[in-house]
Amino acid sequence: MASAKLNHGASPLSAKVVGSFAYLTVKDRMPTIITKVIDSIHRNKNKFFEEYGEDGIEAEKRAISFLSKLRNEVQTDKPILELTDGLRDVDAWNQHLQRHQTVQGSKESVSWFKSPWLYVECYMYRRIQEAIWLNPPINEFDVFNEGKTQSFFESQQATIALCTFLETLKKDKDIPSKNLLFDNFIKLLQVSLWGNKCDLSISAGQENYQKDSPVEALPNLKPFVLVDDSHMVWAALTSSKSNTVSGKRVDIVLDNAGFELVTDLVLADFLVSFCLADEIHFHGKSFPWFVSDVTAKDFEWTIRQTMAANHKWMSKCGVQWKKYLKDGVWSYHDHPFWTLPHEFCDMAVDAPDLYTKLKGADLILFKGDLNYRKLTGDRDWDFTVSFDTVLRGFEPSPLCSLRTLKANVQVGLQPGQGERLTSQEPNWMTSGKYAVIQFHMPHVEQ
Ligand SMILES: O=P(O)(O)OC[C@H]1O[C@](O)(CO)[C@@H](O)[C@@H]1O
Ligand SMILES: [Mn+2]
Repeated sequence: MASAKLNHGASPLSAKVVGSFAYLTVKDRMPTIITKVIDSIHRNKNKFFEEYGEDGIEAEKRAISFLSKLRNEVQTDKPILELTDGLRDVDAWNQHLQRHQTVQGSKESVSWFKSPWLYVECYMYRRIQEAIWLNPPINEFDVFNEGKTQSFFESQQATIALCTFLETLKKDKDIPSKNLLFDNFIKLLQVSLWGNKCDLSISAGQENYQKDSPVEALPNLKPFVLVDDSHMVWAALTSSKSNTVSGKRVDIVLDNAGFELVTDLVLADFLVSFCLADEIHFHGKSFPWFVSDVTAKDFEWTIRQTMAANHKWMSKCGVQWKKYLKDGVWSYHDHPFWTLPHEFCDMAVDAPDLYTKLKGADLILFKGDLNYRKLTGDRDWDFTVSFDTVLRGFEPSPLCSLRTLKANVQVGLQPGQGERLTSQEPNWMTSGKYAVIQFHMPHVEQ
């Protein structure tokens, strides 16, 4: 990998700033997450014994001791260590560490509280993976699986409501007018946006699920959308400029499993069913990440569960989704870059193959808060700096961020808007109550 610049733009958010959200995350929320991971491994002790006998028990003990050590490193602000587990991304991580050591001047200075929050938080999830991976036979265990499946089951009512909404649209034999199509597109785009409220890492794994009909809730949520570029997203989707030879492709860079994934699948189904897209590429994570993010297993499991649901419209959706995958209309992709700590402006240099792939999309939807942090570099930008500016050249294709705010980075606001919110609601940037739909069109013709 070529060397990327670490010094582009405003300064990165960091736990260095005592009292900041980054500080509270590293100090309290991250150790809590590690403790929950330890609990989850411990709870599964009997299962490991049944599957692997004494070897399973030994592996459980070793993994827990790795994780206790990790928690101690965080709590005592130890230096960030090189990875040693031999997975395919080890070099990228260790090179990234060296870059930070060079910038910060010494090995000791690259530590949990002194380094960029984005880097150390991503690194924690990679170290959790290391603790599991280095301890066969439990090395395939997903420490976050229980929370993800629970969030899916607990959102069943909302999922049924959403699938019923979609199937009702499809049943209507009349070809919808462009206005009606637009209205329904906006509804499902917003449902996918608010689906992002349901992540498990902000609540350190506590229950966080959707109970009501997601479509009916939309009018009440409208005032909380601080930037709404959905007209531009629609224009990008319906412009005749796109690739007519191979059909129109929409890429969805997924965030969380559970209800959020259902909202993304419903949106993708709508796009294909109403000929707004011919192909959907879903991008997920290659190992368990940020508590609730989608892995290939979660993706397949969700579709299987939807198919098996005891509800006509929900199972119909599941069957359709399975068929889309079989026919290649939908496809699932993962790439190690999505689980690196890099800002997206470094993708063209650090993961040129992925950047080239994304160039083939007519529209890319980036779901969620962490993707927004990576799009913007998780930096202390002024609220009024434009989204285009902070992308710093990351423009593989027209792109849109669908994100509820859970970290202190926000750009593209009107003058005074951010300051007003800060004075009214000091935690507006981290509560998940506000959201943005922010679009960027590449400057050069692709
Ligand atoms: O699932 P999302 O929307 O990317 O959110 C991940 C969460 O983790 C955090 O990184 C906090 O630890 C926040 O940025 C965000 O709340
Ligand atoms: Mn997430």
